[in-house]
Amino acid sequence: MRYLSTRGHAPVRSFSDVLLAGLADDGGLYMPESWPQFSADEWRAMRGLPYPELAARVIAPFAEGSISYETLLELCRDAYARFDHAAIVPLVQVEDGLFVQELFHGPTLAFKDMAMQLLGRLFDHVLTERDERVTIVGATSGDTGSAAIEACRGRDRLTVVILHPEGRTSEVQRRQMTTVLDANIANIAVEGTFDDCQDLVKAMFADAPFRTEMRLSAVNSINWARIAAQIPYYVYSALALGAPDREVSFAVPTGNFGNVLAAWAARQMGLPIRRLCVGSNRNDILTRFLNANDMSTREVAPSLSPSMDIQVSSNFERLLFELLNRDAAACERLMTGFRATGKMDVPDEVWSSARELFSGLALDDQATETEIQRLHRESLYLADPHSAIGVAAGRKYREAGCPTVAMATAHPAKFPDAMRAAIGVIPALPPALADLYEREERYRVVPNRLDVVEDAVRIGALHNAR
Ligand SMILES: Cc1ncc(COP(=O)(O)O)c(C=O)c1O
Ligand SMILES: N[C@@H](CCOP(=O)(O)O)C(=O)O
Repeated sequence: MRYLSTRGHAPVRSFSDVLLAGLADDGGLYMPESWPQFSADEWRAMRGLPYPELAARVIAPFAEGSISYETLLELCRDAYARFDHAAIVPLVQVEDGLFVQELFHGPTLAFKDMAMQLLGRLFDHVLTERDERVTIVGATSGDTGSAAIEACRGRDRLTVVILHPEGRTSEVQRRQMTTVLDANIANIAVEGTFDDCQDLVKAMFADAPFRTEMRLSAVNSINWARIAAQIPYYVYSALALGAPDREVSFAVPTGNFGNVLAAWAARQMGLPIRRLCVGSNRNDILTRFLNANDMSTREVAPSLSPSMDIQVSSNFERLLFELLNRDAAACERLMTGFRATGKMDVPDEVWSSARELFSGLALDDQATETEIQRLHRESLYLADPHSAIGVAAGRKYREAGCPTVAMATAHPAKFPDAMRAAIGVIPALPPALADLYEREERYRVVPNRLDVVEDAVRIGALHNAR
């Protein structure tokens, strides 16, 4: 499979090249040249497969020409061996027609492990083949960072530098990152928001001499491999609930638009998905877009679901590109205008086609708490604030006869304060993290300035080289 940029100026590249490049040279995001298709019989043949095998089958066409199916299968088996649930991505029914798919059984207790455990291994595989090293820079609002660190720690071909917004993650999330003291890991707390961190990452990529000097790579969902590795769990639950012989809808708590974009990609591949329901917190740009074609940024406000405190959802560009019939020039115009003004004038026909598939619901903190209480009371289900937002979106938009699956994206133990406030219960951290609060932390706080952050990345890489 070959990949092209949503902005149209970068060279077409292979899967392995895209994995290592992360962001395209022209600032765009890579997209597959075409969508792999599975027939109804091929979907049916995947029903009941162990998750690693299903994942390898679904991802294989995206990696074609770069990584063989056999290698992919081996990497998937290894990646998901560390999950603490035999089903890897279990489905739990919470109401008639409404299910939760738990994506938090990996080592860092969030859905990011689903892709990141595989990505760490893919990086190692490709870099060993090429005898190369890279410096990964990532931005996190709380979960991507620890998942990337956990997947890449101790791998000597990788240096990982993660930027998080100072004081805007939960303490558990911060400690999961900053207590990892391996030489190839560095943590930077930026005085700003997640959007500032994401902008800094993109600015480092746009600084061509720095990008080349450091051999930069990305693990955020700007990297296509992240999206590809998030598609299989949609396939898994859809098949379990009757696809391809029955339609299924998904509800996804959304920030950077990567997770729901993976569901959309599954639909592009022929999986019968009826509706995609997007849940937001008070940082509700996506819901405002879907409801009123209002794609304008506002100040980021802290919420009970800090991982979704995001205004600029980077993967929206991929959907836009597709809905513009892959007109890269139009996509670039809209994205550049958005960057300059904080507002995107999405053409009405693009908005209408987005609404044919996507629905949005925003919950403020009070409504999120109410949803956590309701799930606890009526379904004996403990949902973290992010997952609760997804379930609420699923309930609002579900249709009779079409099962709806809400993505549970984080373990409630990651957000003890929110859980205690909502239901008076602090879920226990798993044994591997039981001493998290006693571990030594290491990170530096820096202002939101590109030159300072670039220096900190250089220092992180130097530290690893020693
Ligand atoms: C727990 C949790 N839920 C939901 C989201 C939103 O996912 P996405 O950014 O892929 O839309 C995130 C962060 O991305 C997260 O960490
Ligand atoms: N919520 C995310 C934000 C980054 O998202 P990504 O999917 O683009 O890596 C986080 O937890 O860091």
